Amino acid sequence: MTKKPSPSYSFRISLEMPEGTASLSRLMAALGKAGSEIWEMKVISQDEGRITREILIQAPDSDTERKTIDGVKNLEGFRLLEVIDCTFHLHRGGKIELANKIPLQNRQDLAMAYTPGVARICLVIKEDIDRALDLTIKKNAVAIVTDGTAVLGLGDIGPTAALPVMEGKAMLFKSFGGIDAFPICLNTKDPEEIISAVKWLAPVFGGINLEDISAPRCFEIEQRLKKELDIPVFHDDQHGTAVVILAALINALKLVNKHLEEISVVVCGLGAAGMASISLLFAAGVRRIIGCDRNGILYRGRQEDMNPFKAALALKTNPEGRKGGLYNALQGADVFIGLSKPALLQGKDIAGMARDPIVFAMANPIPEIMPEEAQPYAAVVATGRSDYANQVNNVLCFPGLFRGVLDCHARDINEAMLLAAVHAIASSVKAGELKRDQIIPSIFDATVHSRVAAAVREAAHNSGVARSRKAYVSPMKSG
Ligand SMILES: NC(=O)C1=CN([C@@H]2O[C@H](COP(=O)(O)OP(=O)(O)OC[C@H]3O[C@@H](n4cnc5c(N)ncnc54)[C@H](O)[C@@H]3O)[C@@H](O)[C@H]2O)C=CC1
Ligand SMILES: CC(=O)C(=O)O
Ligand SMILES: [Mg+2]
Repeated sequence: MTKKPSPSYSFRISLEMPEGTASLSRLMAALGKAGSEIWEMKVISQDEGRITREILIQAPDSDTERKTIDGVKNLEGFRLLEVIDCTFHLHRGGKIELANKIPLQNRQDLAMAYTPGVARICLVIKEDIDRALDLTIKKNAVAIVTDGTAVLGLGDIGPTAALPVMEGKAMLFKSFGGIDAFPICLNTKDPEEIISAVKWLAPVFGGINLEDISAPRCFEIEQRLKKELDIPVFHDDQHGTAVVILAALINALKLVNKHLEEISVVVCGLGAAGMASISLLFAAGVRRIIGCDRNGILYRGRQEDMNPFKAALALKTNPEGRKGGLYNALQGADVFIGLSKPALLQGKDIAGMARDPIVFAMANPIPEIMPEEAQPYAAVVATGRSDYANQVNNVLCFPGLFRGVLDCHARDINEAMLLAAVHAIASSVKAGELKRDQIIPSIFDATVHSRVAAAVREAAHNSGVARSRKAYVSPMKSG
């Protein structure tokens, strides 16, 4: 199957070549043969039968990118001047920076923003610590905390290699929630040390977003921090993912005319995302779920690769007591939810699912099955990626959710708030707009994040975890 070129493998080349359509055709043929696509082309200069062009190209993977560059280098009469990988270029020096909100132009400014004026603010906060929520960045700051042990589907790549992902999350917090989020990559895997580090950092932040910390350590870390801190703690890979999956599933089921209570669901991956998603699916009314991990189907009494969380889950899932691999689990299932590893499935593996199957292959960056391979067998297909329709990704949840939480100074994030976010996301696609390739709003939908924020705020007030009723003018771009 031909792979689709992706913006994540875009590169810009400058080359000098002979003028005329024959040379252009040779260039096109070389690109096509390698499997790349021209995205944009412009003429930089023209002189004595030679033309310098700048071309933006997209490839489906780095192998094709390399082959394309070699193909162009080998064209007779062509001279490759420069190659820039656009994704690497975009990351040079990092993707975010701190900026001052007020100018420092003279001694008056300095005397207020720094010493001596700042001391007045410090002393007010010393007397009443809650004033920090009004007089410091705490009001709008979230720590994105990772130890680098479960980064996307890349696994344990360490805290420094995790930093680009955390910077990316910080950008999403800012763009879609107006929130100042700081990447904190901790150089330890010890849960006690992670808990201590987050507690030491907590004075600066209005909320903690745990990210890409592997299971089962992440469950204890989150539970302990929720108990021991007075600011909201949220593990995005667990609950953000669960929220978006449930919202997408509610809408997908409308298309195939099935109901949560009657479907059977296979969740592949019993880590942070898989466990929390199963828990929210049960809370929403799903009755039949089979969990799978790298040891196959989870069943009562299984011995391999168990932990207390899986043991508890085995009592609630797989009522028929099925055994075997993912393929066995999928026979007759209505829904597949992949939260595991790339490329585990082929089209034929999902052919035995029930009528109009729904396939959410959400491993990042490469899903369990690519959409083009799943589509012939499934009624609805979604992935976590930005370069396909139906992006089921926790970015639809966490910016709006934290916006709502910070606005009302919530001290916790509870299930009522998660379900409020689910319904805000699901209802952002109107019934008449629901389509096979539009079950979930785009993350660029101008209203979805503010709808999530409003719903979460409301649920926080109703469930008694909001500390402030004050109207708040949100700095959200989209709202
Ligand atoms: N689209 C989205 O919004 C999100 C996607 N994800 C993706 O879900 C995946 C899992 O993330 P986490 O739960 O945070 O990681 P995790 O490390 O906590 O869990 C990974 C799970 O995958 C299972 N697994 C590994 N190899 C497997 C195999 N060959 N067959 C079946 N299961 C296998 C492991 O047993 C484990 O249960 C990652 O690819 C991640 O990118 C996670 C969060 C959000
Ligand atoms: C989207 C996300 O948080 C992940 O893949 O880990
Ligand atoms: Mg993540």
